[in-house]
Amino acid sequence: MGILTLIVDCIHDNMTTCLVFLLVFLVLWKYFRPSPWRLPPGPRPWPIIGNMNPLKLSTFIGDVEAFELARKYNTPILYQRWFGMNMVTLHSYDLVKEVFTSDKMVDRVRQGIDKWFNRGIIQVSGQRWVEQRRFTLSTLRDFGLGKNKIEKTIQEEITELFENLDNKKGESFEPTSLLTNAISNIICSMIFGHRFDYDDTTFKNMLRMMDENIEIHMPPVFFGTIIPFANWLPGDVCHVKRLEKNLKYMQDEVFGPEFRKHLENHDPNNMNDFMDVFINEIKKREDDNETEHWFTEEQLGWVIEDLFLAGTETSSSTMRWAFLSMLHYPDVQMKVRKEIHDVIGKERLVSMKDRLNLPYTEAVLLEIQRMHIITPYGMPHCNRDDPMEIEGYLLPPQCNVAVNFYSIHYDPDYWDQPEIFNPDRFIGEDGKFKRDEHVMPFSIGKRSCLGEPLARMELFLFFASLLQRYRIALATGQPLPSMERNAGGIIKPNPYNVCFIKDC
Ligand code: HEM
Repeated sequence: MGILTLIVDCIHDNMTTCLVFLLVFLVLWKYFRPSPWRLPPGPRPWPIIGNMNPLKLSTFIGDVEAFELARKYNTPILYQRWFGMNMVTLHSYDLVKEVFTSDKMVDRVRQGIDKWFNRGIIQVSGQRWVEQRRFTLSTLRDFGLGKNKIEKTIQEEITELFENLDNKKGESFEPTSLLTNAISNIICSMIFGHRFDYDDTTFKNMLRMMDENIEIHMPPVFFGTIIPFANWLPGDVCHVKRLEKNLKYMQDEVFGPEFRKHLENHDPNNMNDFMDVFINEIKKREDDNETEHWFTEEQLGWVIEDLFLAGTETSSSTMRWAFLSMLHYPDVQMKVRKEIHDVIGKERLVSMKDRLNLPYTEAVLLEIQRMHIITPYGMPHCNRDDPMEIEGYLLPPQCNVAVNFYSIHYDPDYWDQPEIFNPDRFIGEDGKFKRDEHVMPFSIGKRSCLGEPLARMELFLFFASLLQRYRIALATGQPLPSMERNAGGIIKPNPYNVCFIKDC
């Protein structure tokens, strides 16, 4: 019997032991082998889980902890491993500005289930992203993004909201669904050319599913997306299947019927909304027999989906933080209302032109966005297929790089008493509103929020209009709701009840 046969027999007899040995060896080798990269400082990751605690996944936000780690290691750039994923976070304004305005840092990491990442706008990279972002931005601008046209749409939606709030007769209620209805109807108007009734079943289902998708998106789906076979696991531990089901409903029941209606009535000389223009691009390519392109019905669905996902819960959650802040700081609320009543009065609708004359209202909104970060890491960027040097460190290709917004918005070396709610920090000596680039809720650079002008308009008009008409208060005897953050795709306050008391 040769020595080879002896080894094979031995392995055969002790298969389980050998497999366990091999697995341990591979894990240890991966863990201890010298890295070819010069990674930024950070806590040593554990095998498999990295720096994540799987037991705390459902409550994971991590931005405050990362801020503290960056200070402990005295570094503006921190390295952590989230399971198998490299996660580099930036903790200083100057570094964020340098890195995020670089053309080499505009991609998104390709990971896990590819179909999640190669569609729409938010997750795509390279030429497809350049083309789809440029098209979306210019089309939305044509339909009023940041202009008077959309201001009128927002004002109409606010008037509808007034009616609903008046009907509550000052009683205490949870405002999430009313705010979300109003905000998402603005996107509906731009995309489909019409709004929905708040009671419309399709609209209600769509909003419920979008909310559910954002709710379940992080962190279980994040876990699912970095483990490619999560899709095939029995049950739905990573919520991937639920997410898929919801997305399919939206494609089949909302976007599909709208698409067919638009297609039937398509007139290239009369385009009324985003869908019309996208269909025109599809038709142009069909006429030219172009086969390799990204203007398809499916892609249109994903772009719309992205706009709804990115543009509804974000603005609506910021509004809820705003009203919660008004409950916590009644003196600030009184001052904002007085400013609005002095400048605009109690009857005329608030318009964007009033902005310059409402410096305190603007300052309060910015302070709310500084303190209540709804996307703690924004959307991580990555370098493409080459390694990238930042601050003397060498990052591997396709490395996640994210802003830790908490570190910028609460930087004690920059802000005086960052933990204190103080809108006056944004009022200059001349009494005018003083914007500060260190508050960057929309991120910066070429990949920054595509909907920023719309979001700013919505926040200003909704906040000022509602405070013009209503006093925000608690029901008698109701305890002050907490400012605790609710972990999820978007960081929102826990649900709370509030009274909108009409006093003009
Ligand atoms: C308060 C409201 C909002 C906040 C705080 C916010 C914040 C952000 C942030 C932090 C990003 C990631 C930027 C990056 O990758 O560096 C982003 C991306 C994006 N946002 Fe917003 N957003 C808001 C509202 C909106 C609205 C109203 C829309 C659309 C109508 C929108 C559409 C998008 C899109 C499409 C992207 C992806 C851009 C890309 O990948 O090129 N957002 N947003």
